Order: sequence, then C-alpha cells, then structure tokens
Amino acid sequence: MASIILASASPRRSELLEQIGVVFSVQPAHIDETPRTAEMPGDYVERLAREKALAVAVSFPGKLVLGSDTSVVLDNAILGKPSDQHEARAMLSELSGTTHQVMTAIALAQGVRCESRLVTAEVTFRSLSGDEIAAYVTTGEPMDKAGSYGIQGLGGIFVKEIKGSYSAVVGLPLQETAALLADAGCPVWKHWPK
Ligand SMILES: Cc1cn([C@H]2C[C@H](O)[C@@H](COP(=O)(O)OP(=O)(O)OP(=O)(O)O)O2)c(=O)[nH]c1=O
Repeated sequence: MASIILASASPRRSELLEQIGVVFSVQPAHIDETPRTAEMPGDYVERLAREKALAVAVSFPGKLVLGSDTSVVLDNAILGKPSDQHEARAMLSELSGTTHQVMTAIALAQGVRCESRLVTAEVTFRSLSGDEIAAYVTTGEPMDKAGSYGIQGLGGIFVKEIKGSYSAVVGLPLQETAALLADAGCPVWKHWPK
C-alpha cells in the first residue's frame, strides 16, 4: 500500500484525515493562491487543490499526495482567508443573513497523475449583529479560515442550516476523500486496526 502524504498545513484537515483512520505524514504545499482573471469559483478551488497535491508529489515519487482547498462563495465572489481583522469583519457582515456556498476540492496525486473532486455545501447564516461580529473577530478564530468563520468552532452559532457535507465545510469531505483513496487502490479501511 502506497504511503500517504497530506499536502496541507491545515490542522482541521489533519484532524479529519485522522478521524477516518488514515495513516499519513504532512508536507504543506506552498503555491500562489491568486485567482486568475474571470476564473469561476469551482474551477479556482479545484485548480488550487490540484496544484497543492502536484507541488508536493513531485518531491515524493510513488507516494499518494492529498491536496485540498476551501473557499466560501457568495454570489459567485470568492471569499478566502481574511488578511486582517478589518477584512474579517467585512466578510462576516457580507455573509450575515445569506445562503452561501462552501466549496472544497480534494486532489490525489501520484507523480504527475492527479484525480480531483469538487464538493459544494450550502450554508445559511442568520443575521449577525455588529457587536457579535466584533466580538467574534476579537477571538482570532476567523483569521485562518475561508470566509472568516469556523462552523466547527464559535462560528457554529451563526449557522441556521447546512445542505451537503459538513466535513467539506470544515475543510476535507470525508466520503469523497475515502472514494478517491479507494479508486487509487488504497481503501481507508486497510489502515484500520485489526
Ligand atoms: C468555512 C470554513 C473553513 N475552514 C478552514 C478550512 C481551511 O483550513 C481554511 C481554508 O483555507 P485553505 O487555503 O483551503 O487551506 P489552509 O491554508 O488552511 O491549508 P493548506 O492550504 O495548507 O491546505 O478554512 C474551517 O476550518 N471551518 C469552516 O467552517
């Protein structure tokens, strides 16, 4: 069984991959995350996941390398991680009272080959007050998260409804990740304790 590398610095992705019993090592990818002119959000997210996986795979021939990317999408606009608290407050004000998409792509590379999937969930926020947005941003939780919130953290109190994969919103869709690994000849259950 090929050993698996997670090409990600995201602690959430490590926790989710651990949750399903996969044995892996971590090698974060460093790529340019600038969207291309007129690039559609889904294309952008899938391209980044592939670039992350391929950037690491080139250094580890024969290993399966999993890359992923998550963006929040509101009316076709891509909301990535905020660059500062001001931007975090602005994103949360925009997301207040909306239904938006959270797009997460996963890509599994081996050498120069790469298979990828795009998973989209719909998240509905209730209306947020200016005071709670300010208090939330002060906690620091939004700063390393797409759309400036974490559904799995304090930000969970903003979420009225989710349609689709919860794990995709947190950063790694578990069912689709297991399917990609199975297709590559490395089913998740083979890692499980006997
Ligand atoms: C919407 C949402 C995003 N996120 C996180 C998941 C990702 O870590 C992050 C999106 O940023 P990404 O650029 O996808 O990932 P990253 O920079 O954290 O890690 P890497 O590129 O090395 O893989 O937002 C949550 O934790 N909870 C949420 O509810």
